[in-house]
Amino acid sequence: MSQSPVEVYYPGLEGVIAAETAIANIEGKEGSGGLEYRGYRIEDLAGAVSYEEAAYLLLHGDLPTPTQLAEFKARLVQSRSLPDPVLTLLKSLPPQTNTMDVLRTAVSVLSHFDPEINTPVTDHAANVRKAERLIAQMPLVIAGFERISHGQEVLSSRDDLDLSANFLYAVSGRVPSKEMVAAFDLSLVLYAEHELNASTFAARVTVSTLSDLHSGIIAAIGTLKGNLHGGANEEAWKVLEAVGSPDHAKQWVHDALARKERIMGFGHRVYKNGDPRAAILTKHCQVLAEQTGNQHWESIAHTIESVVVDQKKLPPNVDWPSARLYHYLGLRIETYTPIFAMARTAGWSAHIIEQLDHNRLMRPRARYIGPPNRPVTPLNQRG
Ligand SMILES: CC(=O)SCCNC(=O)CCNC(=O)[C@H](O)C(C)(C)COP(=O)(O)OP(=O)(O)OC[C@H]1O[C@@H](n2cnc3c(N)ncnc32)[C@H](O)[C@@H]1OP(=O)(O)O
Ligand SMILES: O=C([O-])CC(=O)C(=O)O
Repeated sequence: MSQSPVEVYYPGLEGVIAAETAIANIEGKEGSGGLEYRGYRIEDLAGAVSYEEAAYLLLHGDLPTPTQLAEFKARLVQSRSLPDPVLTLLKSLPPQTNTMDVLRTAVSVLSHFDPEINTPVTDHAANVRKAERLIAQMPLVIAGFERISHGQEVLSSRDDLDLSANFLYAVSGRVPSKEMVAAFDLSLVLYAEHELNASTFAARVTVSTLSDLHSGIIAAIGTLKGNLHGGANEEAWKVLEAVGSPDHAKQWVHDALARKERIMGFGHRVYKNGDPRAAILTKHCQVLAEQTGNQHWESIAHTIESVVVDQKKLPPNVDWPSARLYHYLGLRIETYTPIFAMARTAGWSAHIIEQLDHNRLMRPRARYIGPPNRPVTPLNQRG
C-alpha cells in the first residue's frame, strides 16, 4: 500500500522527486553522479560550447546550428541595454547594497519594461523571448552597479563582444584577453543549470501558481543568495583569505570544524563523491593562476581541500574553484554570486517554461507537530 505524503516526511525534501524534467540529469550513469544538459555530458560541453550555445541548448532544447547561434547572439546584442529607470535605480541605491539585492530589485523593475509583460504567462514563445532579454540584461545590471558603486561611469556595451567578453569589459573598461574570456565563459557554462536545486525549485513553485517568468526569476535570485547555495562562492573566497597560507590550513579547518562551522564551498546535497564541475573548473584555475601570477592561492586551495577531505570526507563543490577563478580575473567578491545568477538565468528560465508548459500547482503538505485541540480563552481572561 502506498503511504500518503503526510505520513512520510523527508527533511529538506532530500531524495523527493518533485518534478519531471528534460533539461538536466545529475544522476550520471548508474547513479555515479554525472551531469548532463539535455543529454549532453558536462565534460563534453565544457570548453566545446560557449555560454550562448549552452543557454540556447537549455532554452530551445537543442544545440544551435551556426545560423541559429548567429541569430540568437544578434537577439542578445539587440537586448543589451537597460531602460533609464533601471539606471536611475542603480544610481540611487546605497553603494554598499548587496549586489544580489540589487539584481532582485532590478529584475523586478525590468519586468515593467518588458515589451511582452502582458502576454499570457503560459505563452511558450513569449516566455523564451522574455528569458533571452533577461539573459542579455542581467550582466549589465551587475556590471552597471559594480561601476556606479565604485564611483565609475556605466559603459555602453560593445556589440562586437560576446556575452562573457562584454561583461568583463563592462566591469573593467578593458577588453579582456582570449584566455580570460575562455575561463570566465566556461564558468558560466558550468553554472548555467543544475536540475532541481533550491533556487530552481523556488522558481518552479512560484510559476506553478500561474505567476509570470520574471516573478519566478526574482524568487530564484532571492533563494540563490543564501550561503548554503549560490552565496557560498563569496564565502569560499573569504575562507581562502582567512587561511592565508598553506601552513595554516590544517589548524584553521580543525578549529572551524570544532566550532561546528561549515567550510563554504565543500559538500553537496546530491554529489557525495564530488561535483564534476569543480573538477573541470579546478584545472582552469591552475592555468589561469599561472598566467596571472596567483599560484599561491592555488597551493592554499589545494591544501585546504586535502585537509577537508581528510578531516570531514567532503569534496569541494563548484563554488570552491569559481571563487578563486573570479579573483584571478580581477573581479570583486560582491559580483561572484550575481555572476552565478546571471549564468543560471538560462537554467531557471528553461525550468520555468517547462513548468508552465506542463503545469500542476506545487503544494506539498506539512506534518503538524504543534499542540492539539487548544481551547480559545476570551481576551479578557488571557495573560
Ligand atoms: C552551487 C551550490 O549551491 S553547491 C552548495 C554550496 N554550499 C556550500 O558550499 C555551503 C557548505 N556546504 C553545506 O552547507 C552542505 O554541504 C550543503 C548544504 C551544501 C549540503 O548539505 P546536505 O547534504 O544537505 O547535508 P546537511 O546540511 O544535512 O549536513 C550533513 C552533515 O554534514 C556536515 N556538513 C555538510 N557540509 C559541510 C561543510 N561544508 N562543512 C562542514 N560540515 C559540513 C553538516 O554539518 C552535518 O553534520 P552533522 O550531521 O554532524 O550535523
Ligand atoms: O544542486 C544543488 O543543490 C546546488 C548546486 O550545485 C547548483 O545549484 O548548482
